[in-house]
Amino acid sequence: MADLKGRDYIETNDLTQDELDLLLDTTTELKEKFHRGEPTQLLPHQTAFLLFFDKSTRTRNAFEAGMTQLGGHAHFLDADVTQISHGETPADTGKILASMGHGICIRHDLILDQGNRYMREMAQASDVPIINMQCDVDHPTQTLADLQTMRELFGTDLAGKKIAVSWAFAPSYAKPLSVPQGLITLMTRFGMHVTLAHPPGYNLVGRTLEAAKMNASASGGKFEIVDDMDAAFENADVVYPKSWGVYDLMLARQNATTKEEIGENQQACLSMNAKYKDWICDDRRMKLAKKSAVYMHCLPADRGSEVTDSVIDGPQSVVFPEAENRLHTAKAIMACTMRERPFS
Ligand SMILES: CC(=O)N[C@@H](CCCN)C(=O)O
Ligand SMILES: NC(=O)OP(=O)(O)O
Repeated sequence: MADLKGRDYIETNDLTQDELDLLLDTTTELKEKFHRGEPTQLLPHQTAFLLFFDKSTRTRNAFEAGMTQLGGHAHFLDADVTQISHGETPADTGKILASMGHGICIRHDLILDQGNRYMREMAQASDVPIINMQCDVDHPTQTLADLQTMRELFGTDLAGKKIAVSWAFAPSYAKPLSVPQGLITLMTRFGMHVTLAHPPGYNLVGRTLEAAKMNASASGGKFEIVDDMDAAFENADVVYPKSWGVYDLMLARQNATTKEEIGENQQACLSMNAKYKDWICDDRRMKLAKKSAVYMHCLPADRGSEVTDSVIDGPQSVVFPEAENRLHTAKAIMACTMRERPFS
C-alpha cells in the first residue's frame, strides 16, 4: 500500500500511480470532511515552513489555511528577509528549518534552471519533506488540483478525455513554463489525449516533452503538439489556455547585465507576444470544443488577453472550484508526506 511519509513532492513524475492515487483519495476525503464541518486535525503541533521567492495568492493561502485545518501551523517566510539573501545555501537553510519543523514548502519559479535545483539540493540535505509550490520545471500542487477538478467533473476514469493545453496572449513580459509543463506531464499519466498548442518559438523544455511522450505511451493516452489554437480546441473536453514566455529570451534576460540589454530583451518579448494577439480564448473558440467542455486556468488570468470575460465568467468556466481544490490538495500533500497514511 502506498505511503508517502517522509517523501518529497517536487515533480509529479517522481511519484508512482499508487502514490498519486493516495493523494487524490486523501484530497476527496479531506474536502468532504471540510464541507461537512468535520475536524481534520491530522498534523497537530506540526510546523510547515512556507518559503517564497515569488508572489502568490492561491498557493500561500491554500497552504496556510490548509495547515490550520490540519491542526498545525504554517510559517510564512519571504526569502528576501531571510539570510538566503546573504547567500546562505539551500543545504544549510534546509538543515536548520528541518531541525525546527516538519516540512518545507518552497516557491522558486521565476529563474530558469534554478528553482528545481534549489529544491533538490535542499531535499538532499534535509530530513523532512520538501514540497514544491512552483518551480521553473513543474507546478505539481496546481496540477494535482487540476486533476482533482477533472475527476470531480468527469469521473475517476479520464482515459480518452481530450485536454487542450494552449498558449494564450498576454501583454506581460514572460510567465513561467511550469504550469503547461506540469500539465502535459501529469495528464498523460491518466490516458488523456493531451494536445499542446503554441506559436513557433514558445517551446517547452525538452525533458518535459519527453516525459509527456513516455507517459502517454505507458498509459494508452496521446500527446501531440500543434501550432494552431483552433485545432487544439476541436472536440476538447477541457481547454486550458494560458500565457508563457519564450525560453531563449527568458534565459537571455537572466544573463543580461546592462539596463539597455534588459530593456531590449523586454521589448523583444513583448513584440513577439504581440504577433499572436489573436490567441485568445473567446466564445467562438469555445464552440470548437465539445458542448460539455470546461474552461480551466490556474489563475491569475489576464482578462481581455488570454480569455474574454464572457468565457471566464461563463457557464463553462470552472476556475473557482479549481482554485478551491488548491486548498484540499495542499492539505492532502502535507498530510501524506508529513505523517503515515491518514485514512487507513
Ligand atoms: C505572473 C506569473 O508569474 N504567473 C504565474 C503564477 C500563477 C501560477 N499558476 C504563472 O502564470 O505561472
Ligand atoms: N495558481 C497559483 O499558483 O496561484 P498563485 O500564484 O496566486 O499562488
